[in-house]
Amino acid sequence: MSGVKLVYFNGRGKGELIRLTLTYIGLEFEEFYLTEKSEVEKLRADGHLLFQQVPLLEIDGKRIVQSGAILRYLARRGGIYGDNNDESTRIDELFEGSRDFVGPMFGMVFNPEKEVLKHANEKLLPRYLPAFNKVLEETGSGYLVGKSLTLADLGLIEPLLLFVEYLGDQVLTGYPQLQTFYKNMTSNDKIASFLSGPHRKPKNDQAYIDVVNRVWS
Ligand SMILES: N[C@@H](CCC(=O)N[C@@H](CS)C(=O)NCC(=O)O)C(=O)O
Repeated sequence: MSGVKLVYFNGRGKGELIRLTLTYIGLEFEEFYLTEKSEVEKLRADGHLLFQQVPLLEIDGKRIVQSGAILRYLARRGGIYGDNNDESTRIDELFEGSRDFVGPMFGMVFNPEKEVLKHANEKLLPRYLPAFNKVLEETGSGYLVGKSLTLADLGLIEPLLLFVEYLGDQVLTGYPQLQTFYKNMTSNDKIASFLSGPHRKPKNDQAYIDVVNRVWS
């Protein structure tokens, strides 16, 4: 065991892309699932949660909070954060776009599915699918930045997986670059192993919702 530990819930939320990135860069990790309020209170009392929030990644004797900071740390460590400042900045732009694309879905975890999908269909999909498709068309490499996979690509596959899961792969109809991207990313060995492995969490299941309610109430 590498000693890498992710503290979060047994659900997707802000933990899922960290899990995918850890797997992609080849770092074995264990997970600590919060289930009780007392566990969060203890982490807070011990001063481990700078802003009183999770996810928290423990790695090489460090404790890192803020999902964006964790992901950039892992991306730099795994060599998937661009070769220079311009590339890293472009990765940031696209990565942040991917967070805006998927973020509202996390926030709506307690809403009825019908409402969530209405928001996705009216607001999220029309804005982000054409934009990401265009970027892929421009690079022509199959990746969002440069000629190899970066954090931006991992960021984008998360909402695509979610929306295909909710709405079927016809959600990508009319976006040929995204269709190819989806196919290539999901057949990538490391991503496929994550998707079929123990760290992949189910779509907003009731157990997760119950725990979040209990811990944050
Ligand atoms: N900006 C933070 C937000 C983290 C966040 O909102 N975490 C939630 C769980 S998903 C939390 O800890 N909420 C408790 C609180 O804010 O008091 C990040 O991206 O890590």
